[in-house]
Amino acid sequence: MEVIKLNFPLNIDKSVLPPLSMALGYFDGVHRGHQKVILEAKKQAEQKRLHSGVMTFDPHPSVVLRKSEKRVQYITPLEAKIKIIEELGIDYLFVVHFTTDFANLLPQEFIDQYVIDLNVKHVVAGFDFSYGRMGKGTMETLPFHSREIFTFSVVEKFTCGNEKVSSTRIRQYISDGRTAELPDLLGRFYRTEGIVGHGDKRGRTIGFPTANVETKDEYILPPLGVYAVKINVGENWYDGVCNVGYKPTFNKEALRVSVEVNVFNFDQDIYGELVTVEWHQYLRKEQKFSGIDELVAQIERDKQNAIQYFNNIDK
Ligand SMILES: Cc1cc2nc3c(=O)[nH]c(=O)nc-3n(C[C@H](O)[C@H](O)[C@H](O)COP(=O)(O)O)c2cc1C
Ligand SMILES: Nc1ncnc2c1ncn2[C@@H]1O[C@H](COP(=O)(O)OP(=O)(O)OP(=O)(O)O)[C@@H](O)[C@H]1O
Repeated sequence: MEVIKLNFPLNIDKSVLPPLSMALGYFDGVHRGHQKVILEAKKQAEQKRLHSGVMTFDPHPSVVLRKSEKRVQYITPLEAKIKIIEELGIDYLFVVHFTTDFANLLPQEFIDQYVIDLNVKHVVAGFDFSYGRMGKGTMETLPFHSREIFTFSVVEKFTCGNEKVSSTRIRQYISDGRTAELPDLLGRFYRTEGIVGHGDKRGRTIGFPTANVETKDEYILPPLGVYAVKINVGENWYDGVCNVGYKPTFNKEALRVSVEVNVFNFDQDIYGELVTVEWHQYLRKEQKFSGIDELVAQIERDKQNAIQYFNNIDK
């Protein structure tokens, strides 16, 4: 897959692009609804002998439009999104740098410059896709704005439990710790990436060494507590149990939240390595214990609960 970064004004010569069937959207998470849209663009490309494309935006429009002071967090930061879209077998990914000027394009200007001028012959978007200033362009206005230069298909609402599957809903599930329910919406368990850093080196002395995963800031972190997780190290996936929290048993002051994984059947030095944590089942809240013995006894129970969880899903 070729990744092409676009700016405003447009910085590419259309003559270098093949005729395209293009899916349009932000696609945070590349969830099951998004996958339908993207795979429809691929199918239409095959039928119409076009190349397949996806257009996404970066950063999230809310950064520019709401001028939110709070930094945005993603289900899939750009790099992760690129990987997943590549796995869906798409030829071209266009990443449009989302700025105020770009957001101010009128719907017709967006279509002229970022669809027609990119040699797009077929557009695919979901039923609620909107484009142009204030999102005034919709799937109802698209036939008019297309100037009959491209055809298009609209993907109907993909639901789960009678509700639309959306990035907003998935972010809420993550923030509520409902990680076990995510495969139905996302099509996979939620994953975060980070580098393994140094903790207080206490873990080993209490019999539970942990990999301290310094999760990249762009990811949404599930709420404080203990989880059954899988962790990817190098080529392999391992089961484990993870604590997200401030270790109140030891720390008086809340410093930075830590993500610590006790990896089962594992004894390697992985400091400095990039790992992926896959969030399965929430097990319990983080607690302040009156002593190390109580903490250790609880971690042992957590480990047994996680082992039991994995035994059940592997059946
Ligand atoms: C499965 C698991 C559950 C944990 N639960 C708690 C907890 O409830 N309260 C707490 O203060 N620390 C908890 N911890 C954190 C331990 O206190 C921590 O791993 C230990 O102090 C080692 O820290 P270090 O890696 O910074 O040396 C938990 C750790 C693991 C692996
Ligand atoms: N559940 C769904 N069913 C069908 N199409 C969808 C669904 N969710 C999103 N789409 C389509 O996928 C593209 C990307 O959508 P977008 O990035 O706005 O996702 P979203 O999940 O609706 O996000 P948000 O929660 O931020 O509204 C759009 O064309 C949109 O219409």
